[in-house]
Amino acid sequence: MGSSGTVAILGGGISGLAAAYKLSQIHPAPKRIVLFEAASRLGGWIHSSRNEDGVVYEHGPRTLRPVGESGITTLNLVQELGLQEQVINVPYGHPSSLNRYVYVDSKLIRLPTQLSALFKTTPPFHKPLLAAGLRDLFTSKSSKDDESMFDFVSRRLGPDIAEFAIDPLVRGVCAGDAKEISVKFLLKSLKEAEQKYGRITFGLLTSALRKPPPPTYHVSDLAKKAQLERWPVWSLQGGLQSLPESLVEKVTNAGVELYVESPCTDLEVRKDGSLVVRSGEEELHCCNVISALPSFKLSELVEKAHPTLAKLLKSIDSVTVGLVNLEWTGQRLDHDAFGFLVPSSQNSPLLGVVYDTCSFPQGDRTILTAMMGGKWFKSLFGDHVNEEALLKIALGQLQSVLGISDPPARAQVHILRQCIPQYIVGHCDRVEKIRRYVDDNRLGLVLIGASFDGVSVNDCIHNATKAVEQLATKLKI
Ligand SMILES: Cc1cc2nc3c(=O)[nH]c(=O)nc-3n(C[C@H](O)[C@H](O)[C@H](O)COP(=O)(O)OP(=O)(O)OC[C@H]3O[C@@H](n4cnc5c(N)ncnc54)[C@H](O)[C@@H]3O)c2cc1C
Ligand SMILES: C=CC1=C(C)c2cc3[nH]c(cc4nc(cc5[nH]c(cc1n2)c(C)c5CCC(=O)O)C(CCC(=O)O)=C4C)c(C)c3C=C
Repeated sequence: MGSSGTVAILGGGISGLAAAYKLSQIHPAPKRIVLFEAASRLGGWIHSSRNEDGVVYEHGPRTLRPVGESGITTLNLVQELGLQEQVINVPYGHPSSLNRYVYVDSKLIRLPTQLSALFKTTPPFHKPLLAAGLRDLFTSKSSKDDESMFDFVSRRLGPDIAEFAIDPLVRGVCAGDAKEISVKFLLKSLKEAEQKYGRITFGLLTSALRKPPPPTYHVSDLAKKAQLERWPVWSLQGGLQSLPESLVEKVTNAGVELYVESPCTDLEVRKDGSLVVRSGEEELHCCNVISALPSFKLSELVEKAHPTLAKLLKSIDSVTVGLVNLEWTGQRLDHDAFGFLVPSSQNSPLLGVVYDTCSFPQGDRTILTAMMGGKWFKSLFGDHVNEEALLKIALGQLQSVLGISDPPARAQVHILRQCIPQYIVGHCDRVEKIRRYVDDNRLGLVLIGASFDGVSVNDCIHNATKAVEQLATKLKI
């Protein structure tokens, strides 16, 4: 088979599917677009299950934010796919978007949102929040180019904010340890403000006062509606899995070849710059390869020919999460919120619990998702923990925290192995070195996916779209 005009995509998660969709839309489109997926289903970590009675559980992501260019890119895509009627949003001002709880010293504590917390000591903090602002004003900037989220916030705003706000935030976005995760992961603009103004409060003030410039990119009617109505987060009826399902339908109709249960097992770069993708006995010659694989998986494929690259790719680690969906009949919660998070100082097996039916009710039932382990999975549960044991642990925790003692009507447990990459200190440099190696060695590889430039579904879609736009300008079709 000739390589000219054939593009291979490795990985059928949301990144790979978004790339396949975008590639099938460009003119002229490549002659062949072939996607290889190792698992028996497409969608990667986006995974919703629909019970026979229509009740939906999410085993991966459940809500997306509509903000920023990447939030708009996803809503634009949703409209292009004709899914706008299926969009469900949490309304502005809804308790699930306002109430943030943390579980500290065996108590659920609502994080303060009122101005009075500036002047009055409000639990879980040990000082009025104004102290944090003053500390920032009197702290000079660090010369370090990167540091951990915990160190940065502790230094600038005090250890209380780092322990009770930042540490649980990191557990709720990457199931990781704030003492290891790079400040550039979630607080890039604050780190930049420190470098530019010396104080993060000056940076915050400047950006609050500055009118944002009008967008230079397309904003669909759906995205405009989300902005106008100030949706905090949104999802899809039938679960977020409807998004990859719709992409699969569209790309199949556009002639993209999708192969499931077809792991890429070898990737060879020939001297003439063409590439050979192997999946078992099959081989495909192509002009370009888009990898939407987790970094550690791509590392295995390039190990033999490019050990230096393999080592760099492998250094972007991922962690395992035990995820337990639980359902009870009736309303079992005495407070409304998105859920709660548990700071690592509490040494709990729980990272946090999402109150799914508080954001999106599903009749007269309570559905919760307990998430456990993450960075601490192995030290908490060992190598051989099974689903039954995780269910028992989750139920015990929910009894202590929420007082729910009767058994759930239904439950599902999933062990999500190496599901979320960890952007530890130095991540940006590592990604730059990886990309430089690929360019310098003319590997013809495009790297997308959650391992590199953002873990949210929005980031994955946005980065896949941008990468294909760039590739289109130099495609050897
Ligand atoms: C529990 C959990 C909750 C989350 N919550 C949110 C949230 O609320 N909001 C949000 O925005 N994001 C959330 N995320 C993050 C987001 O879901 C992921 O970052 C995103 O889905 C990753 O997509 P991806 O396509 O880059 O990677 P993946 O989904 O990992 O896809 C990679 C694909 O490659 C396949 N593959 C692996 N090896 C091979 C091979 N050799 N050959 C071919 N295929 C291969 C895999 O089977 C997989 O399908 C959450 C993630 C998890 C795990
Ligand atoms: C309240 C409890 C939460 C738990 C437990 C939780 C677990 C969890 N989340 C991710 C990955 C992501 N979550 C994201 C958004 C997000 N998560 C929560 C809360 C919990 N997450 C909220 C309230 C939100 C939404 C909105 C917000 O205010 O940010 C995201 C997207 C972030 C973005 O930039 O949009 C990711 C990614 C994992 C892996 C996980 C497992 C323990």
